[in-house]
Amino acid sequence: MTPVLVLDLSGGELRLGLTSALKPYCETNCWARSWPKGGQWAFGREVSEHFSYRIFRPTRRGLLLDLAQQRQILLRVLQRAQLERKAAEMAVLAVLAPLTPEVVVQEVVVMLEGLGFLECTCIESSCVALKSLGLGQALRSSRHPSPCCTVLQLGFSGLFAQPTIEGKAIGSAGRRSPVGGRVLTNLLLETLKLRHFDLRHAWLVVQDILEATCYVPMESDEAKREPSAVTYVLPDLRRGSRGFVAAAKEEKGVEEKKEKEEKEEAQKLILGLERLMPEALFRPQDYGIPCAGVTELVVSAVRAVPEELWRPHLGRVVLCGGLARLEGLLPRLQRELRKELPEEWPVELLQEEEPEWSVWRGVVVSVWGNWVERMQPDLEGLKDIKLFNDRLTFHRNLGPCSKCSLAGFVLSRMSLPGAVQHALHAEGLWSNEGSGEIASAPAEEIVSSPDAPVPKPKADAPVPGPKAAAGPTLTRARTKRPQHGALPVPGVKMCEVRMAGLVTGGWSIESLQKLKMVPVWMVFGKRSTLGPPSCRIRLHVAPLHSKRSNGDVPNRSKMSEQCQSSDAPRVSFPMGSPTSARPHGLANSRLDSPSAVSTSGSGARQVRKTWTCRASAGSVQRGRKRAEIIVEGGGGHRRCSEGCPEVGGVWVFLWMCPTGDVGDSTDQDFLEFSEVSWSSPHANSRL
Ligand SMILES: Nc1ncnc2c1ncn2[C@@H]1O[C@H](COP(=O)(O)OP(=O)(O)OP(=O)(O)O)[C@@H](O)[C@H]1O
Repeated sequence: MTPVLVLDLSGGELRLGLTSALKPYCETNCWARSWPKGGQWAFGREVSEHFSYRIFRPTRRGLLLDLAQQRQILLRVLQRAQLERKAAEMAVLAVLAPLTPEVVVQEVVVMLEGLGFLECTCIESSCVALKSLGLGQALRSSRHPSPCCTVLQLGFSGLFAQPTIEGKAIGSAGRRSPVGGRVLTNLLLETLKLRHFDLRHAWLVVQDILEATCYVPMESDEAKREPSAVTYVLPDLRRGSRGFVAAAKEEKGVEEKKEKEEKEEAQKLILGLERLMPEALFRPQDYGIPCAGVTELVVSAVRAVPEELWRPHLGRVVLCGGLARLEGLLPRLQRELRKELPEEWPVELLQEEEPEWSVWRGVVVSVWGNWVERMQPDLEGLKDIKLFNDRLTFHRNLGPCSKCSLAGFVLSRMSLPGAVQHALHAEGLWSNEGSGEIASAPAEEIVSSPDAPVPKPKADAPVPGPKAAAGPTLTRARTKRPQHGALPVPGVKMCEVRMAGLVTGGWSIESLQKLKMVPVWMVFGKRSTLGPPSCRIRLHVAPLHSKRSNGDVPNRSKMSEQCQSSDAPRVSFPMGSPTSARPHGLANSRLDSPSAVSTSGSGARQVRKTWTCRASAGSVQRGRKRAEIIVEGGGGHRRCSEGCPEVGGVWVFLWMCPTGDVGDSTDQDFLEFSEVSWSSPHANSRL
C-alpha cells in the first residue's frame, strides 16, 4: 500500500507525518527576513533562531494564498523532517482550512504535485478532528451521548464552529470568526509596545509570551481587575532564542548563582493586565474588532442548523486547535454557553490532551479507516443499521404476482447527510411495513465475485441449485422472496426494486466494488451556499440479475442487447444526465462524466454502457435546498415460469461523498432529498 503523508497546511504551524507516525513533525508555517533589511531569509523553524526579523506567512485569514512561498517552506521542512520515504514514493493528503475555495484547492494540488508526490489530495479540516482517537474516546464517554456535536476549532487564523451529525458536517451551519491566535498575539504586541518593549521584530517571542502567561478569566468583570504579575524573561543571545517565565523557574529553586546574575541582567517583562488578552476571544468588540465572540459564534452555528430536532444536541462542543490549551478557556466557555443556550439543552465541552494535533490525528485515522474498509469489505456488516431520530420512513408496497417479486419504496423525510451513517440492507427494509423500523432479514448470499469469469451454460446441464447457479457478476442466490401486497404506483408491475444502501460519505468506489456491487452509473450534483460547491451526490444503479426459470444464467452480452432495446431500463435524473450538458442551476459545478469514474471489471463497463440516462425537467437551482431524484429502471429482463416478465432488480445506492474520494469530512453542503421513489414503467410494456 502506498504510504500516505498527512500534511496539515495550517496558518500557524505546518504539521506533517506518515500515517504510521504517532505524532506529527511540526514547524512554524512562516518565513522571515532578518531585520534591518538586507539580512538572510529564514524558513520555518529557522526563524526562531533569529533575534530581529520581519515575519511573513503564506496564509491570509487561514487561506493558503502564497503558494510559491509555501513551496519554499515545505521543501526545507520536508528535508528536516527526515521522513523514511522520498516524495516520489508517497501519496500526500493535505489538510486545508474549512471553506477553502475550490480554486485554491486546485492550486495546492498543483503545488504538491510539483514537489514530486505520487498522488495528492486535499481535504478540509472542518470536522475531521472528530476521528481522532482521543476525541473519539471523549465522545464515547460523554455524559450526553448523541450523534450530534459542534466542533469548535480554536486556531491561529481564527475560530470555526461546525455543527455535525454522525461525524458529518452540516455545512450550511458552519460559522467562522477571524479572531484567533494571530489576532491575540497582535493585540498583545500592541500592548507590550505601549507599556514595555517594541517586539514587532520578534513576533514569535510575543506568541510565546501569550502561550506562557495569558489566561481566560472566569468572568468578564474579572478582566477589569489586575491579575497577579508574572515576570517573563526575554531571550538573549547567550541563552538562546526562547524566553521563559521567571516566576516558574524561581519556584523550582534555581540554585546556581551565575544563572541568577544572568537573570538580573536580562530584559524582563512584568505582565499584569496583559495576561488577560484572551478576553478578546469572548469580547472582540471591546478590542475594536467588529465580530462575534466565541460564545456567539457557537450559538449562531447551532441556531443555523436547519433541522430543529438536532439543535438541542449541539451544545456538546468538541474543542480542537492550539488555543484550546489557553488556561481557563474551557470553564469560561462552558459557563457562557450554559447562559446562552436553553436550559433543557445539555452543554458539555470536550477536548483531548494535545488539541492542536486533533485535526492531524483525525486525518490519520480517516486514512486508516479507508484502508480497513478497502481491505475488509463485508456485506454482512451492512446489516448494522443505525437510525437516528427516526428520520427515515419506509413504506412498503408489494405487487400482486405470486412468483415475481415487486416492491416499491418511498423514502420520505430524508435529510442528508447525517440521517444515516451506515448502509441499509435491502432485505432489512422489507420487514416492518411503514414503521420506519428495520428488522434483521435473511441475508442474501453473494455467490460470485465481480471479476469471476462468466460460466458458459451447457445445453444438457441439469438445472443448478442456487449456489451452482452462481455465474456472472451480480448473481445472487435469494433466500427469501418479499411478500406481495398492493401496488404502490399505477403501472408499476413485475419488478423488484430494492434500495440497497444509503451511505452518507466516505465510501469509495473501490469499497463498493469490493462489496461486489458494480457501479453502473453516477450522477454528480452540487449546490453552493457557502462559496464553491464541494460536495457531490452520486447515484449508483446496478442491475441485479437472477437466474432464469430454465436455470440459465444470462450472460453479459445478452444482457447488454436486452438493455439496448427500446424498453431498456432507464435512469432519469432531474439534475441532468452525467453525459449531457450541465443541468440548469449547476452552471458552475463540476459534473463528472462517466468516463471519469473508475469501474470494476469489464462487466461493469459493459453494463454501464447499456444503460441510458436522460435529463428530465427538474433542476437544482443554486441556493435551493431541495431536489428530487427519480430513478426508473430495472435490469436483466427475464420471463418467469408463468410467462410474465420480470425485471431482475435494481440496486440503488445513494450517498453523499466529499469532493475527493478520501475521507468523509469535507461535506460542506448537501442536497436534501424530499422524496425518493422507484418505479419501473417499462416492465408493463412486456405484458
Ligand atoms: N499552550 C498554549 N497555550 C495557549 N495558546 C497556545 C498554546 N499552544 C498553542 N497556542 C496557540 O494556538 C494557536 C495555534 O493553534 P493551532 O496550532 O491549532 O493553529 P493552526 O492549526 O496552526 O492554524 P489555523 O487556525 O490556520 O488552522 C497559536 O496562536 C498559538 O499561540
